[in-house]
Amino acid sequence: MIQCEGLVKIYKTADLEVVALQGLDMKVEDGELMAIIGNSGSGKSTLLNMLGGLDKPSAGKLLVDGKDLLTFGEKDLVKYKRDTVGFVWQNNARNLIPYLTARENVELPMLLRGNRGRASASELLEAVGLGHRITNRLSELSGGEQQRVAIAIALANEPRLLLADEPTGSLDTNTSNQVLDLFRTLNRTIGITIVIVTHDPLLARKVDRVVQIRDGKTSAEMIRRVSYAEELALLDAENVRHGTESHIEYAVVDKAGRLQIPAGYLDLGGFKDSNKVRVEMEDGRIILYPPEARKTG
Ligand SMILES: Nc1ncnc2c1ncn2[C@@H]1O[C@H](COP(=O)(O)OP(=O)(O)OP(=O)(O)O)[C@@H](O)[C@H]1O
Repeated sequence: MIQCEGLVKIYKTADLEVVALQGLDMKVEDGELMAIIGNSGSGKSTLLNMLGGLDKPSAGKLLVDGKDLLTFGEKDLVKYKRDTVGFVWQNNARNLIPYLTARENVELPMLLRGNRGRASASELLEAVGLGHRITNRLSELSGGEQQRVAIAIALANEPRLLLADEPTGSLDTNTSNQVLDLFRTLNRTIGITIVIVTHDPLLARKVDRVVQIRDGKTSAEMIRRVSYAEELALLDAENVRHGTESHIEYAVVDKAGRLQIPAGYLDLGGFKDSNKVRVEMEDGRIILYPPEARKTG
């Protein structure tokens, strides 16, 4: 669904250039539900804006659903945003109208966009589990329910890709779990590809694959050891594997063989004040030693 290669985004202001993405590589398969994590300023929102066609990359390759976003003109972008992607933002609910009902809130943008002949507002609200709240005014709904109305709106154009930027950022743990469960259900039932940007490692742990961005590049990937359903079954059976992480962490190696060592690993003595590591092959493994370390064995 998504293929990014060497993606670069440079923001130019009057006297400053900020390189927000520095040759980012990432692939997302059709029908995947995955998360992007990274510290503040690492480039997550920039990447999401590129994927959503809200901003143009400066260089590199970006294919979404077979479309080459770097060659897009204004018209292509409008069509792409209308037909291919849906967005959910943290404060989406703020854009909803409190004195209208849930159904009217979904219908209004559909009317403005001319979404005729597609799923009705009631069907969309059913799909997000709000069938019983269709005629309630927005002001009568909880924060999580309002976020579900926003998700129903994002689904109105039947997008192939749903992009969510901190979708649970303003919700409590229980409600954010419900929103994530909804993403999982939609992903399973309608096969929509979902990319969630989050600061929240707990939320990220609930998806099968997490891509970590550092300084505008992918630095690591965490892949779930067992499926979420299997993990829940293990928890149910009280067969919790203490001390075992749910995901395996992989460092990303780019085409030129460059690798980012996971944060914290180089804080060890010996590595700390050096810009070199000694690299050796041993029994089919690549081992990094501090430059001064004596080879053991
Ligand atoms: N429109 C812009 N003009 C100039 N610089 C920008 C612009 N948007 C983002 N940046 C810069 O690009 C870098 C990446 O920003 P981005 O918002 O993508 O990070 P982020 O990982 O989403 O951060 P956060 O988690 O805080 O939202 C930052 O240094 C930011 O200051």
